[in-house]
Amino acid sequence: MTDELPARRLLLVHAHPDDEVIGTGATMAHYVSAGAHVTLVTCTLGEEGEIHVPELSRLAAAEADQLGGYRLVEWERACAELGVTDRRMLGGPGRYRDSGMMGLPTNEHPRAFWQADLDEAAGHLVEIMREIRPQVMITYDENGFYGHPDHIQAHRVAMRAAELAGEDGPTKIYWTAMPLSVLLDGMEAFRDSESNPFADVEKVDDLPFGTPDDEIAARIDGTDHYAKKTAAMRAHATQIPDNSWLYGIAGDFGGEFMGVEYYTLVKGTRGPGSGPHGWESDLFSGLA
Ligand SMILES: CC(=O)N[C@H]1[C@@H](O[C@@H]2[C@H](O)[C@H](O)[C@@H](O)[C@H](O)[C@H]2O)O[C@H](CO)[C@@H](O)[C@@H]1O
Ligand SMILES: [Zn+2]
Repeated sequence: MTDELPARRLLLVHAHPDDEVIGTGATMAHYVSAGAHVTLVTCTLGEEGEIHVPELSRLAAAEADQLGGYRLVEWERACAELGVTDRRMLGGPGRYRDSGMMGLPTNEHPRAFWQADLDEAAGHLVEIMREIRPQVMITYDENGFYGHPDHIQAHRVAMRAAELAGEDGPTKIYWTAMPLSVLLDGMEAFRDSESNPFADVEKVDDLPFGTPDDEIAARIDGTDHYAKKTAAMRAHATQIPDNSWLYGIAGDFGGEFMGVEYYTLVKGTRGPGSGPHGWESDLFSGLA
């Protein structure tokens, strides 16, 4: 199949519907616009999520338990806003269930992604790698960026699949990251804001994420696409309420905070970069 695909192929592995936009939406839109083939694999339907749309509250897991199906539609709409047409649920929609936050009884659900057999789950992803043969893969770090069990499991499954796929696996692997300098700027910028996401944060080290700037490998500038990113966020209305700080960031700071996304490189050779830390501006740089 790869003979019919564009030369550049990017695979992203995320845990829930909405993660793809929040962490990598600008990157996805950027590469779709640049003619690359972007494949999104999401591992669960997000059945255990909150519901910020009051009239949909009865879809919740504890009531009609229909949120997963609804978030599948939100996910499709968000991908359409980003221009992403190759989107897959790991093992097919409904194979793995949202495990809920760490330590909750939902972690023990028989279909909880947190309970998944690693090689079985990775096997589903290997099939996609053999079909697409992506040069680049994006997923989370070993803490799942912020410690959610499904994010940690998505990391484990993605890295295991890349190992099992051998030559069909990605040549470069990136993990989503947020530079400490950007977090510090955000804490300062939001200090007097009404919807301050850092209100309860005394110092940046109190956050479950943040990477020293000199450990960041790539800064992807998708500011030309941040309107698509905010439109895709609006598609995830059950998860991202209209008064979310994410919109505040977009409103007050335009594309800089929402349109720029950062990554560490954990497999492959860093290509040419710029700035004090030699950050790449293209995830495919350095590839033959
Ligand atoms: C961005 C992300 O991974 N969201 C997950 C997360 O959502 C959190 C959860 O609902 C928590 O109860 C809230 O306090 C928190 O604000 C939310 O970000 O976990 C959900 C359940 O596993 C998941 O569905 C959602 O996609
Ligand atoms: Zn998530």
